[in-house]
Amino acid sequence: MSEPSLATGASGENALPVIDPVQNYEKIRRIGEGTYGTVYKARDRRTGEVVALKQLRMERERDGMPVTSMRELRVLQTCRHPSIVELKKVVTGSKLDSVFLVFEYCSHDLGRLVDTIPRKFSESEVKCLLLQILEAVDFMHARWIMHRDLKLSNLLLTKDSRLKICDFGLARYFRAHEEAYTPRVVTLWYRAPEILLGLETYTEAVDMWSVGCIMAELLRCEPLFPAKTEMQLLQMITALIGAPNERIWPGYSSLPLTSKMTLPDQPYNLLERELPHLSAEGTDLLNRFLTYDPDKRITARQALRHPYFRQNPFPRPRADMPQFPSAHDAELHSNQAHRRAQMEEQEADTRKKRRAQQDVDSRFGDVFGGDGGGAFGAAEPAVRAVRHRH
Ligand SMILES: Nc1ncnc2c1ncn2[C@@H]1O[C@H](COP(=O)(O)OP(=O)(O)OP(=O)(O)O)[C@@H](O)[C@H]1O
Repeated sequence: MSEPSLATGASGENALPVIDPVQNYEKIRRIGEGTYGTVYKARDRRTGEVVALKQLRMERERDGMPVTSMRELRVLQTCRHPSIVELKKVVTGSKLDSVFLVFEYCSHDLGRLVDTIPRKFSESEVKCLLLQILEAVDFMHARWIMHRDLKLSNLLLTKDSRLKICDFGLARYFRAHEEAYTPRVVTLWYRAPEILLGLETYTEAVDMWSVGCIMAELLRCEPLFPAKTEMQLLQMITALIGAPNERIWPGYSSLPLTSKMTLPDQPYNLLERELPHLSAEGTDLLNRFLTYDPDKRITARQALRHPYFRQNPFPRPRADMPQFPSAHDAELHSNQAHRRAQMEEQEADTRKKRRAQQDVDSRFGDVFGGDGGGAFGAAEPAVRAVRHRH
Protein backbone atom coordinates (compact mmCIF):
# COMPACT_ATOMS: atom_id res chain seq x y z
CA MET A 1 0.00 0.00 0.00
CA SER A 2 1.27 3.46 -0.75
CA GLU A 3 -0.79 5.90 1.30
CA PRO A 4 1.80 8.65 1.59
CA SER A 5 1.85 9.35 -2.13
CA LEU A 6 -1.96 9.14 -2.40
CA ALA A 7 -2.38 12.14 -0.17
CA THR A 8 0.09 14.23 -2.05
CA GLY A 9 -1.16 16.78 -4.57
CA ALA A 10 -0.25 16.13 -8.19
CA SER A 11 2.04 19.12 -8.29
CA GLY A 12 3.26 18.58 -4.75
CA GLU A 13 1.94 22.05 -3.86
CA ASN A 14 -0.86 21.02 -1.56
CA ALA A 15 1.00 18.04 -0.18
CA LEU A 16 -0.31 16.88 3.17
CA PRO A 17 2.09 15.37 5.68
CA VAL A 18 1.15 11.75 6.22
CA ILE A 19 4.08 10.68 8.32
CA ASP A 20 2.23 11.19 11.58
CA PRO A 21 1.14 7.96 13.28
CA VAL A 22 -2.36 7.86 14.77
CA GLN A 23 -0.78 6.94 18.13
CA ASN A 24 -0.07 10.64 18.47
CA TYR A 25 -3.80 11.10 19.04
CA GLU A 26 -5.82 10.03 22.02
CA LYS A 27 -9.38 9.07 21.06
CA ILE A 28 -11.89 10.78 23.32
CA ARG A 29 -15.04 9.22 21.85
CA ARG A 30 -16.94 8.40 18.71
CA ILE A 31 -19.01 11.28 17.37
CA GLY A 32 -20.17 10.13 13.98
CA GLU A 33 -20.59 7.10 11.80
CA GLY A 34 -21.14 7.53 8.10
CA THR A 35 -20.80 5.78 4.80
CA TYR A 36 -17.17 6.59 4.39
CA GLY A 37 -15.85 6.19 7.90
CA THR A 38 -16.15 6.58 11.63
CA VAL A 39 -15.49 10.00 13.14
CA TYR A 40 -13.88 10.41 16.58
CA LYS A 41 -13.27 13.36 18.83
CA ALA A 42 -9.57 13.10 19.70
CA ARG A 43 -6.72 14.99 21.30
CA ASP A 44 -3.27 15.56 19.85
CA ARG A 45 -1.03 14.15 22.61
CA ARG A 46 1.78 16.55 21.76
CA THR A 47 -0.13 19.83 21.56
CA GLY A 48 -3.34 19.08 23.47
CA GLU A 49 -5.36 20.32 20.51
CA VAL A 50 -8.81 18.72 20.17
CA VAL A 51 -9.47 17.46 16.64
CA ALA A 52 -11.92 15.26 14.71
CA LEU A 53 -10.39 12.05 13.37
CA LYS A 54 -12.17 10.40 10.49
CA GLN A 55 -11.10 6.81 10.05
CA LEU A 56 -11.54 5.82 6.45
CA ARG A 57 -13.16 2.51 5.71
CA MET A 58 -10.58 0.21 4.18
CA GLU A 59 -12.58 -2.94 3.59
CA ARG A 60 -10.21 -3.99 0.84
CA GLU A 61 -7.05 -2.56 2.27
CA ARG A 62 -4.87 -4.79 0.08
CA ASP A 63 -6.07 -2.72 -2.89
CA GLY A 64 -5.00 0.59 -1.38
CA MET A 65 -7.08 3.60 -0.49
CA PRO A 66 -10.61 3.51 -1.99
CA VAL A 67 -11.12 6.01 -4.81
CA THR A 68 -14.16 7.39 -3.00
CA SER A 69 -11.87 8.48 -0.15
CA MET A 70 -9.33 9.87 -2.57
CA ARG A 71 -12.04 12.14 -3.94
CA GLU A 72 -12.66 13.60 -0.53
CA LEU A 73 -8.94 14.17 -0.04
CA ARG A 74 -8.38 15.80 -3.39
CA VAL A 75 -11.28 18.21 -3.05
CA LEU A 76 -10.43 19.10 0.54
CA GLN A 77 -6.95 20.03 -0.60
CA THR A 78 -8.46 22.52 -3.04
CA CYS A 79 -11.15 23.88 -0.75
CA ARG A 80 -9.54 26.09 1.85
CA HIS A 81 -12.23 28.46 3.04
CA PRO A 82 -13.37 29.70 6.49
CA SER A 83 -16.75 27.99 5.98
CA ILE A 84 -15.35 24.66 4.81
CA VAL A 85 -14.01 22.24 7.40
CA GLU A 86 -10.22 22.33 7.51
CA LEU A 87 -8.35 19.13 6.77
CA LYS A 88 -5.21 19.39 8.88
CA LYS A 89 -3.41 16.16 8.16
CA VAL A 90 -3.62 12.61 7.00
CA VAL A 91 -2.28 10.09 9.50
CA THR A 92 -1.77 6.37 9.30
CA GLY A 93 -2.32 3.43 11.61
CA SER A 94 0.67 1.61 13.06
CA LYS A 95 0.84 -1.00 10.29
CA LEU A 96 -0.02 1.44 7.50
CA ASP A 97 -3.24 -0.53 7.14
CA SER A 98 -5.58 2.28 8.13
CA VAL A 99 -5.83 5.93 7.22
CA PHE A 100 -7.29 8.77 9.27
CA LEU A 101 -8.13 12.31 8.20
CA VAL A 102 -7.50 14.89 10.90
CA PHE A 103 -9.95 17.80 10.86
CA GLU A 104 -10.43 20.83 13.03
CA TYR A 105 -13.05 19.90 15.67
CA CYS A 106 -16.49 21.51 15.55
CA SER A 107 -18.82 21.22 18.52
CA HIS A 108 -22.07 20.76 16.61
CA ASP A 109 -23.56 19.44 13.48
CA LEU A 110 -26.69 21.34 12.57
CA GLY A 111 -28.73 18.15 12.10
CA ARG A 112 -28.26 17.16 15.73
CA LEU A 113 -28.55 20.77 16.83
CA VAL A 114 -32.01 21.41 15.33
CA ASP A 115 -33.16 18.10 16.79
CA THR A 116 -32.05 19.10 20.28
CA ILE A 117 -32.32 22.86 20.77
CA PRO A 118 -35.33 23.89 22.85
CA ARG A 119 -36.32 26.79 20.57
CA LYS A 120 -36.31 27.61 16.89
CA PHE A 121 -33.55 29.72 15.38
CA SER A 122 -34.60 33.34 14.96
CA GLU A 123 -34.70 34.71 11.44
CA SER A 124 -31.57 36.81 12.00
CA GLU A 125 -29.73 33.68 13.22
CA VAL A 126 -30.89 31.79 10.14
CA LYS A 127 -29.59 34.62 7.97
CA CYS A 128 -26.19 34.46 9.68
CA LEU A 129 -25.98 30.69 9.04
CA LEU A 130 -27.37 30.88 5.51
CA LEU A 131 -24.89 33.55 4.45
CA GLN A 132 -22.01 31.36 5.60
CA ILE A 133 -23.41 28.38 3.66
CA LEU A 134 -23.81 30.50 0.53
CA GLU A 135 -20.28 31.91 0.77
CA ALA A 136 -18.83 28.39 0.95
CA VAL A 137 -21.06 27.08 -1.86
CA ASP A 138 -20.18 30.05 -4.05
CA PHE A 139 -16.50 29.34 -3.38
CA MET A 140 -16.89 25.68 -4.39
CA HIS A 141 -18.98 26.37 -7.47
CA ALA A 142 -16.54 29.03 -8.67
CA ARG A 143 -13.94 26.26 -8.56
CA TRP A 144 -16.24 23.92 -10.49
CA ILE A 145 -16.85 21.65 -7.55
CA MET A 146 -20.31 20.43 -6.68
CA HIS A 147 -20.78 19.01 -3.20
CA ARG A 148 -23.77 16.76 -3.97
CA ASP A 149 -24.61 16.03 -0.35
CA LEU A 150 -25.55 19.29 1.32
CA LYS A 151 -27.77 18.58 4.32
CA LEU A 152 -28.01 19.68 7.92
CA SER A 153 -25.81 16.92 9.29
CA ASN A 154 -23.02 17.95 6.90
CA LEU A 155 -23.04 21.49 8.28
CA LEU A 156 -20.84 21.82 11.35
CA LEU A 157 -20.78 24.71 13.76
CA THR A 158 -17.81 25.81 15.86
CA LYS A 159 -18.10 27.24 19.36
CA ASP A 160 -17.83 30.74 17.88
CA SER A 161 -20.68 30.07 15.42
CA ARG A 162 -18.53 29.63 12.36
CA LEU A 163 -20.41 27.29 10.04
CA LYS A 164 -18.29 24.67 8.23
CA ILE A 165 -19.41 22.47 5.37
CA CYS A 166 -18.03 18.93 5.74
CA ASP A 167 -18.22 15.53 4.06
CA PHE A 168 -16.88 15.85 0.54
CA GLY A 169 -17.24 12.11 -0.09
CA LEU A 170 -19.65 12.73 -2.97
CA ALA A 171 -18.12 15.97 -4.27
CA ARG A 172 -16.75 16.15 -7.79
CA TYR A 173 -15.66 18.54 -10.49
CA PHE A 174 -18.28 19.38 -13.09
CA ARG A 175 -18.49 20.79 -16.56
CA ALA A 176 -21.65 22.66 -17.48
CA HIS A 177 -24.20 20.23 -18.99
CA GLU A 178 -21.39 18.31 -20.59
CA GLU A 179 -21.20 15.09 -18.72
CA ALA A 180 -23.45 12.43 -17.30
CA TYR A 181 -23.03 11.91 -13.57
CA THR A 182 -24.25 9.23 -11.25
CA PRO A 183 -27.96 9.68 -10.53
CA ARG A 184 -27.82 8.35 -6.98
CA VAL A 185 -26.48 11.37 -5.17
CA VAL A 186 -27.69 13.74 -2.44
CA THR A 187 -29.46 12.46 0.67
CA LEU A 188 -33.16 11.94 -0.12
CA TRP A 189 -34.76 14.84 1.79
CA TYR A 190 -32.45 17.32 0.02
CA ARG A 191 -32.48 15.79 -3.48
CA ALA A 192 -33.36 18.02 -6.42
CA PRO A 193 -36.26 17.13 -8.76
CA GLU A 194 -34.01 16.78 -11.84
CA ILE A 195 -32.09 13.98 -10.09
CA LEU A 196 -35.35 12.34 -9.01
CA LEU A 197 -36.55 12.48 -12.62
CA GLY A 198 -33.42 10.81 -13.93
CA LEU A 199 -31.49 13.72 -15.50
CA GLU A 200 -27.86 12.61 -15.54
CA THR A 201 -26.41 15.83 -16.97
CA TYR A 202 -27.32 17.72 -13.85
CA THR A 203 -25.30 20.73 -12.70
CA GLU A 204 -24.20 22.46 -9.52
CA ALA A 205 -27.81 23.72 -9.30
CA VAL A 206 -28.53 20.46 -7.39
CA ASP A 207 -26.64 22.01 -4.45
CA MET A 208 -28.86 25.11 -4.60
CA TRP A 209 -32.02 23.02 -4.24
CA SER A 210 -30.45 21.45 -1.13
CA VAL A 211 -29.67 24.95 0.21
CA GLY A 212 -33.39 25.80 -0.17
CA CYS A 213 -34.37 22.69 1.83
CA ILE A 214 -31.77 23.67 4.46
CA MET A 215 -33.07 27.28 4.67
CA ALA A 216 -36.63 26.04 5.27
CA GLU A 217 -35.45 23.44 7.79
CA LEU A 218 -33.51 26.05 9.77
CA LEU A 219 -36.55 28.34 9.86
CA ARG A 220 -39.01 25.60 10.83
CA CYS A 221 -36.62 23.48 12.88
CA GLU A 222 -37.98 20.48 11.04
CA PRO A 223 -37.24 19.00 7.64
CA LEU A 224 -39.16 20.39 4.68
CA PHE A 225 -39.52 17.12 2.77
CA PRO A 226 -39.08 14.21 5.22
CA ALA A 227 -39.91 11.59 2.59
CA LYS A 228 -39.18 7.87 2.83
CA THR A 229 -39.12 7.15 -0.89
CA GLU A 230 -38.36 9.04 -4.08
CA MET A 231 -41.99 8.88 -5.17
CA GLN A 232 -43.17 10.22 -1.83
CA LEU A 233 -40.60 13.00 -2.10
CA LEU A 234 -41.88 14.06 -5.53
CA GLN A 235 -45.41 14.07 -4.17
CA MET A 236 -44.39 16.22 -1.21
CA ILE A 237 -42.58 18.68 -3.48
CA THR A 238 -45.59 18.89 -5.79
CA ALA A 239 -47.97 19.35 -2.88
CA LEU A 240 -45.91 22.31 -1.66
CA ILE A 241 -44.83 24.17 -4.81
CA GLY A 242 -47.24 22.82 -7.44
CA ALA A 243 -46.69 20.28 -10.19
CA PRO A 244 -43.95 20.86 -12.77
CA ASN A 245 -44.87 21.31 -16.42
CA GLU A 246 -43.25 22.11 -19.75
CA ARG A 247 -44.06 25.82 -19.44
CA ILE A 248 -42.18 26.44 -16.18
CA TRP A 249 -39.54 23.79 -16.86
CA PRO A 250 -38.77 23.41 -20.58
CA GLY A 251 -37.56 19.86 -21.20
CA TYR A 252 -39.49 18.47 -18.20
CA SER A 253 -41.68 16.16 -20.27
CA SER A 254 -38.71 14.48 -21.92
CA LEU A 255 -36.82 13.73 -18.70
CA PRO A 256 -36.12 9.98 -18.42
CA LEU A 257 -38.57 9.28 -15.59
CA THR A 258 -41.32 11.87 -16.20
CA SER A 259 -43.60 9.44 -18.04
CA LYS A 260 -43.17 6.85 -15.28
CA MET A 261 -44.36 9.18 -12.50
CA THR A 262 -47.92 10.25 -11.87
CA LEU A 263 -47.83 13.49 -9.96
CA PRO A 264 -50.84 15.12 -8.33
CA ASP A 265 -52.47 17.82 -10.46
CA GLN A 266 -51.70 20.60 -8.01
CA PRO A 267 -51.26 24.02 -9.64
CA TYR A 268 -50.55 26.19 -6.57
CA ASN A 269 -47.40 27.29 -4.81
CA LEU A 270 -48.19 27.03 -1.09
CA LEU A 271 -44.81 28.07 0.33
CA GLU A 272 -46.25 31.26 1.81
CA ARG A 273 -48.86 29.25 3.67
CA GLU A 274 -46.25 26.77 4.91
CA LEU A 275 -44.00 29.54 6.27
CA PRO A 276 -46.51 32.26 7.23
CA HIS A 277 -44.02 34.29 9.28
CA LEU A 278 -41.44 34.56 6.54
CA SER A 279 -41.22 37.99 4.88
CA ALA A 280 -42.06 38.46 1.20
CA GLU A 281 -38.32 38.72 0.41
CA GLY A 282 -37.61 35.53 2.37
CA THR A 283 -40.38 33.68 0.52
CA ASP A 284 -39.02 35.00 -2.77
CA LEU A 285 -35.51 33.72 -1.99
CA LEU A 286 -36.82 30.32 -0.91
CA ASN A 287 -38.87 30.09 -4.11
CA ARG A 288 -35.75 30.85 -6.13
CA PHE A 289 -33.88 27.99 -4.43
CA LEU A 290 -36.86 25.66 -4.90
CA THR A 291 -37.24 26.38 -8.60
CA TYR A 292 -37.93 23.31 -10.74
CA ASP A 293 -35.91 24.35 -13.77
CA PRO A 294 -32.24 24.05 -12.71
CA ASP A 295 -31.23 26.65 -15.31
CA LYS A 296 -33.54 29.19 -13.68
CA ARG A 297 -32.66 28.25 -10.10
CA ILE A 298 -30.75 30.97 -8.25
CA THR A 299 -26.96 30.59 -7.99
CA ALA A 300 -25.05 31.02 -4.72
CA ARG A 301 -23.53 34.25 -6.00
CA GLN A 302 -26.95 35.69 -6.85
CA ALA A 303 -28.42 34.54 -3.53
CA LEU A 304 -25.67 36.34 -1.60
CA ARG A 305 -26.90 39.59 -3.17
CA HIS A 306 -30.59 38.92 -2.49
CA PRO A 307 -32.45 41.79 -0.71
CA TYR A 308 -33.57 39.34 2.02
CA PHE A 309 -30.15 39.77 3.65
CA ARG A 310 -30.38 43.56 3.64
CA GLN A 311 -33.76 43.67 5.28
CA ASN A 312 -34.80 43.80 8.92
CA PRO A 313 -34.21 41.53 10.85
CA PHE A 314 -30.61 41.80 9.69
CA PRO A 315 -28.23 38.83 9.77
CA ARG A 316 -26.99 38.35 13.32
CA PRO A 317 -23.24 38.98 13.64
CA ARG A 318 -21.40 35.76 14.47
CA ALA A 319 -20.08 37.24 17.71
CA ASP A 320 -23.69 37.72 18.93
CA MET A 321 -24.90 34.23 18.08
CA PRO A 322 -26.11 32.21 21.09
CA GLN A 323 -23.97 29.46 22.59
CA PHE A 324 -25.42 25.96 22.53
CA PRO A 325 -24.26 22.95 24.55
CA SER A 326 -22.36 20.62 22.21
CA ALA A 327 -24.84 18.74 20.05
CA HIS A 328 -22.38 15.82 19.92
CA ASP A 329 -22.99 15.26 23.65
CA ALA A 330 -26.76 15.49 23.41
CA GLU A 331 -28.99 12.47 23.84
CA LEU A 332 -31.31 12.25 20.87
CA HIS A 333 -34.77 11.09 21.84
CA SER A 334 -37.21 13.09 19.76
CA ASN A 335 -39.22 11.56 16.92
CA GLN A 336 -37.54 13.90 14.52
CA ALA A 337 -34.06 12.81 15.62
CA HIS A 338 -35.18 9.22 15.20
CA ARG A 339 -36.53 9.88 11.71
CA ARG A 340 -33.32 11.65 10.70
CA ALA A 341 -31.19 8.81 12.08
CA GLN A 342 -33.32 6.24 10.21
CA MET A 343 -33.08 8.17 6.96
CA GLU A 344 -29.31 8.62 7.30
CA GLU A 345 -28.89 4.91 8.09
CA GLN A 346 -30.92 3.87 5.07
CA GLU A 347 -28.92 6.27 2.90
CA ALA A 348 -25.60 5.01 4.31
CA ASP A 349 -26.60 1.42 3.50
CA THR A 350 -27.36 2.23 -0.12
CA ARG A 351 -24.15 4.21 -0.44
CA LYS A 352 -21.98 1.50 1.10
CA LYS A 353 -23.23 -0.96 -1.51
CA ARG A 354 -22.69 1.56 -4.28
CA ARG A 355 -19.28 2.52 -3.00
CA ALA A 356 -18.10 -1.08 -2.97
CA GLN A 357 -19.23 -1.32 -6.60
CA GLN A 358 -17.50 1.95 -7.53
CA ASP A 359 -14.25 0.83 -6.00
CA VAL A 360 -14.45 -2.44 -7.91
CA ASP A 361 -15.34 -0.64 -11.17
CA SER A 362 -12.47 1.78 -10.76
CA ARG A 363 -10.01 -1.06 -10.74
CA PHE A 364 -11.19 -2.08 -14.17
CA GLY A 365 -11.30 1.37 -15.65
CA ASP A 366 -9.72 4.74 -15.55
CA VAL A 367 -9.26 5.62 -11.89
CA PHE A 368 -9.60 9.32 -12.57
CA GLY A 369 -12.22 9.07 -15.28
CA GLY A 370 -16.01 8.94 -15.04
CA ASP A 371 -18.19 9.31 -12.02
CA GLY A 372 -17.94 5.69 -11.02
CA GLY A 373 -14.20 5.73 -10.96
CA GLY A 374 -13.10 8.73 -8.91
CA ALA A 375 -13.57 12.34 -9.68
CA PHE A 376 -10.31 14.14 -9.46
CA GLY A 377 -7.77 13.62 -12.16
CA ALA A 378 -4.18 14.73 -11.76
CA ALA A 379 -4.67 17.13 -14.66
CA GLU A 380 -7.78 18.71 -13.08
CA PRO A 381 -7.10 22.44 -12.77
CA ALA A 382 -7.48 23.63 -9.19
CA VAL A 383 -9.25 26.83 -10.16
CA ARG A 384 -11.06 27.56 -13.38
CA ALA A 385 -12.72 30.68 -14.64
CA VAL A 386 -15.87 31.72 -12.84
CA ARG A 387 -18.88 30.37 -14.67
CA HIS A 388 -21.10 32.48 -16.87
CA ARG A 389 -24.11 31.95 -14.59
CA HIS A 390 -22.50 33.94 -11.79
N1 LIG B 1 -14.66 18.10 11.97
C1 LIG B 1 -15.67 17.59 12.66
N2 LIG B 1 -15.96 18.03 13.89
C2 LIG B 1 -16.98 17.52 14.61
N3 LIG B 1 -17.80 16.56 14.15
C3 LIG B 1 -17.59 16.08 12.92
C4 LIG B 1 -16.51 16.55 12.11
N4 LIG B 1 -16.55 15.89 10.93
C5 LIG B 1 -17.59 15.05 11.01
N5 LIG B 1 -18.23 15.13 12.19
C6 LIG B 1 -19.40 14.38 12.65
O1 LIG B 1 -19.40 13.08 12.03
C7 LIG B 1 -20.54 12.93 11.18
C8 LIG B 1 -20.17 12.11 9.96
O2 LIG B 1 -19.11 12.78 9.28
P1 LIG B 1 -19.00 12.75 7.70
O3 LIG B 1 -20.31 13.25 7.15
O4 LIG B 1 -17.77 13.43 7.27
O5 LIG B 1 -18.88 11.19 7.47
P2 LIG B 1 -19.40 10.33 6.25
O6 LIG B 1 -18.96 8.93 6.51
O7 LIG B 1 -18.87 10.92 5.00
O8 LIG B 1 -20.97 10.49 6.39
P3 LIG B 1 -22.14 10.31 5.30
O9 LIG B 1 -22.70 8.94 5.51
O10 LIG B 1 -23.12 11.39 5.70
O11 LIG B 1 -21.58 10.50 3.95
C9 LIG B 1 -21.02 14.36 10.88
O12 LIG B 1 -22.41 14.40 10.59
C10 LIG B 1 -20.68 15.07 12.20
O13 LIG B 1 -21.68 14.83 13.17
